Amino acid sequence: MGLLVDGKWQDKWYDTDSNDGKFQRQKSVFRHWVKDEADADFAPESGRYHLYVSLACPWAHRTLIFRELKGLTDHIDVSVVSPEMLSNGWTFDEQSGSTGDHLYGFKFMHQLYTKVDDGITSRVTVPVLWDKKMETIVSNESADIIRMFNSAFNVLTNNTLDLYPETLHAKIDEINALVYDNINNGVYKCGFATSQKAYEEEFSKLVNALDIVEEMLSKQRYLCGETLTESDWRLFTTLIRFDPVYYGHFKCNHKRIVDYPNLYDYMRELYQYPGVAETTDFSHIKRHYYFSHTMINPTQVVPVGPFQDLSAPHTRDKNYE
Ligand SMILES: N[C@@H](CCC(=O)N[C@@H](CS)C(=O)NCC(=O)O)C(=O)O
Repeated sequence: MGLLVDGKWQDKWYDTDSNDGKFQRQKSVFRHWVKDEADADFAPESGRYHLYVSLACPWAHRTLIFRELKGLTDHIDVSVVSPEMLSNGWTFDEQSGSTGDHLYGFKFMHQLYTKVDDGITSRVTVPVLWDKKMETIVSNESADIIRMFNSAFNVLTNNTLDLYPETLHAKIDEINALVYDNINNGVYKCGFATSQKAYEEEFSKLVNALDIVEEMLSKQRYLCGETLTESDWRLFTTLIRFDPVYYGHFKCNHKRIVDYPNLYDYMRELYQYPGVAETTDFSHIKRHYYFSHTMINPTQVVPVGPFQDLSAPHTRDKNYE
């Protein structure tokens, strides 16, 4: 684990000491947009863009799901990093589900960042949407990448599924804020906290937010009502990692997802959505967290369980009146 400082790789864990033991996520540095507009720098073209992901990473997982649901698999190809993220950060190999770097054959993900700017100061994160034409990073912010995938490429795919419909923008943004702060990023803030106080504060926010979404999902099928939206997919990638990883490794152990009847049923519905199970790799998920975070799990032993039948039928198509 580390970061680039003035273009040089430094092996360093997150600095929580200067922040009362609290983990603070760095803002993404590349925020360009693919737009279906005549004068756009990044136009939607088949084969022009490449997605760098980790199958372990919940943020990257969102982008893989959108690529699948929006019919982009023939238009945007993918490189998958190794699940092990140690002193060199994300690396490329071709073992068990990792693909190597399809474009440049790099050994390290940080080489991609310094290819764009050899004096860059940044963490080296996935996902990355890469432009082969201009040889640069379009975006390393998953929230933006899924919005681009939702609409910018429709001109190529004729795919009209809209996971961020105009009429629901305000509601989606409001739910995303709750889910991002307290659940998506909340589990990390629990897991990476280095003081008891910081951990307990984040833990109670997480528990409270899980209770809120459980209650919402007892009354309606999806977070925004009867319509499946990006908010659901953003929650899903954290839920699916919760029992295997966050409950134990990140000490988020109030209840497992299997203990919330509605959340567990909902999670299975989303997991069973066509194409989604194929984007979910529990081997990479567990290997990444338990093996890479040696300050949390110094033995690097990866747990075998849990055993959950995610293909068991769900009941989310019931009547909610
Ligand atoms: N805001 C980014 C966060 C991405 C992120 O933090 N990815 C993690 C993997 S789960 C990462 O690459 N971490 C490496 C690091 O922080 O050095 C997004 O949503 O795209």
